[in-house]
Amino acid sequence: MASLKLSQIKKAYGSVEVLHGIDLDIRAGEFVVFVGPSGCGKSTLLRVIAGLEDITGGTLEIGDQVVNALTPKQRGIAMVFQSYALYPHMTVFQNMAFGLTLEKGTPTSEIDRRVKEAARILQIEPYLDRLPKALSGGQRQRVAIGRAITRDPQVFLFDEPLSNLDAALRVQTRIEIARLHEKMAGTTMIYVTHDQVEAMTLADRIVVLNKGHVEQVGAPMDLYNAPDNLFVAKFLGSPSMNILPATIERAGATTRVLPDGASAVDLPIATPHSIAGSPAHLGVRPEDLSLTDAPDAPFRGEVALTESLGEVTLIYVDIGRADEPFVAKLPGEVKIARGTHVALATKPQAMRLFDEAGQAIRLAMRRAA
Ligand SMILES: Nc1ncnc2c1ncn2[C@@H]1O[C@H](COP(=O)(O)OP(=O)(O)OP(=O)(O)O)[C@@H](O)[C@H]1O
Repeated sequence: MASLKLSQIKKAYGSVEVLHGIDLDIRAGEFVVFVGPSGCGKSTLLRVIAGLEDITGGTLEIGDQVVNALTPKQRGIAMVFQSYALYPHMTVFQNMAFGLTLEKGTPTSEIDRRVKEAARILQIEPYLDRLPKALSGGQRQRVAIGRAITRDPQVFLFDEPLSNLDAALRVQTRIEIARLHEKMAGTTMIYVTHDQVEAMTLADRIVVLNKGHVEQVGAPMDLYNAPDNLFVAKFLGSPSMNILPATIERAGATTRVLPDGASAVDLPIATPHSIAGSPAHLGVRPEDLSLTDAPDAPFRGEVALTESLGEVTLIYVDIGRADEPFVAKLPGEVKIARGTHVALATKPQAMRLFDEAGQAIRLAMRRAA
């Protein structure tokens, strides 16, 4: 059980810096998920923590110890990779025992006990004598996780462990990883993924990375409901939050916003009078929109496309000058012809406001307070 402290962690490959000074505190026993678009640096950050990459600048502490100069083994870390990295000529038992057999002095009975305990936790006891080629992808990934468990690490690192699995197995293995974290209470886990469903469902806290910077850190629903900026607002949620360019018409105890191509909306957000007249962005999530006949509905346009997904229907509506159509996520099957004029309504408290630079205005107010 160990906490981690990252202070101004930098990583450069030659003259190209890919991590630009990451600060992060991870509590002992926490499940932290790094998410971000391809190339944002999440795998590099994980590999830096693991000791597979040198740190260019900053300090990494595990527990109370600065570990910058320690090898992966000395850091008390075990890593599970996307590619499983199992030895094909060794049985499941031998694969899981491999790290321990390398450690001189671990008695055979102790190795046996630890492998069987890990196999029990992961429900792979029936396969201990099989070779990896006789296992499914999901079973192989459980063996790779089991090999990490037997080493009794202080910190578990997962690098996109479910990427090679089909959709059903991904869900099943994801649930197993969540269970594993419960069973191994106290083990710190850091998990890299670009899949926001994995991030939302597994994480105690999510770290959203973008271009080698941290955009926001927080509990999944806090990030979803109160994104600090447009990047986080658009990254979490599928389909993404709808964004319309807008102007702040009136500031004060409540804020009147005029989105381009839509009618004015009053938001329950207090803003300083100085921002009246400023450009802004108005955000609303697809599931917060509904079809309406109300004459004062703010968002109106032509249906460009509908997609029936079974439990929901996505309706894409061309509104104003938005680059992309507005998406409404409506429950059940909604039949509506392309080209139909529709009006969309939402609750004022469901809308989010961002300044021209993309920072949440809620945040600007909190900082100013
Ligand atoms: N060995 C390397 N040499 C040079 N540049 C590298 C090296 N490894 C990674 N990079 C660069 O560092 C940046 C971050 O890469 P990284 O693999 O951490 O991204 P990622 O967020 O994990 O992306 P993905 O989801 O696509 O795996 C990228 O621009 C990548 O091209």
